Amino acid sequence: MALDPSCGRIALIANPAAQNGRGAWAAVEAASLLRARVGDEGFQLLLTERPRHATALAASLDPSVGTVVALGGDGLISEVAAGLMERPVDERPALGVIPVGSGNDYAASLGVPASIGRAIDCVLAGRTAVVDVGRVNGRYFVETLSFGLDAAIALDTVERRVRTGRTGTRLYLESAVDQLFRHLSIYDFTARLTGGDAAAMRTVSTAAYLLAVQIGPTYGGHFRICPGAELDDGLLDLCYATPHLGPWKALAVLLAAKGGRHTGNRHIHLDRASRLVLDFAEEPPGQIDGEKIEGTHFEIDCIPRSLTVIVGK
Ligand SMILES: Nc1ncnc2c1ncn2[C@@H]1O[C@H](COP(=O)(O)OP(=O)(O)OP(=O)(O)O)[C@@H](O)[C@H]1O
Repeated sequence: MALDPSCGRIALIANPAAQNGRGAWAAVEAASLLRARVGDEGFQLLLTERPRHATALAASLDPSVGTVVALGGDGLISEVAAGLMERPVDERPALGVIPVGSGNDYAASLGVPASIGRAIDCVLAGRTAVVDVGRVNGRYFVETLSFGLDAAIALDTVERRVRTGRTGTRLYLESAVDQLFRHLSIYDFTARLTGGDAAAMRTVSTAAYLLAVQIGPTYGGHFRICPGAELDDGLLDLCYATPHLGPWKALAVLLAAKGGRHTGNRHIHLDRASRLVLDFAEEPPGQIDGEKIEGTHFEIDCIPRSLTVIVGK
């Protein structure tokens, strides 16, 4: 499907704080490239001022806006998507992305390149797809929700990036080694699953190092935790890792997940559901599109084909 330029103006919502402040100059560059291509009339720049501001901005855009471009990391993209989801479906602009983050998993799932210029080419080429959005306890996510080891890693990367300035796979692996060798824990949970591979409601009660609930295939900087996940299949893809794995074996499984080659391991379990109710015995570390989520009880569902997104080639 091609985006018709007559479908509305472009709003660029940019996080100047993304990637340790690189978002500020990335916003200037993207704005100047967009202005050159569509003119002042066709475009507006909105800079976020604080966490969650992007959600409020996206929810309250003028109806003349047909495409919202999120410039930042996965957290910012998720916040913009959440704002769009607050609008009625027939007043929901398309979402484009300019990835300026540490992981950029959602852009990868959409096939949008990391270069600002080429991401803008994608926006203006206007190839769209209609994708699923996940929801947990009323919060939306577009790529990943997870608990346990990997969430502890994701949250550790936020603090470590500020401290060391590192990004990408190196940042993720440093956090992973720290969590695996110093903080490896097991989390007891019960999951009630509806839909997916079996029609009947089913219950899984087990202990796991981690549990990921994915809309897209990757997290943590292109780790293919659920390699079979598709953005538009109407399903949540689950992956959980059960005991007993020592730190070295767990590290080997994690590294295999970089290429999606962990799935044959007997400690790794995959499932699919359209709805999932999760109860943990104790509060685990949790992340939703890279941001913290807290609690022990999570009601999760997939809202099928609810968001139009701009994709790469
Ligand atoms: N103006 C702002 N000042 C400070 N923080 C902001 C601002 N705008 C948004 N944020 C917050 O910054 C956090 C990180 O944003 P973002 O995802 O864009 O970048 P990142 O963390 O560098 O990338 P990644 O999510 O890939 O790790 C989010 O929690 C977001 O709410």
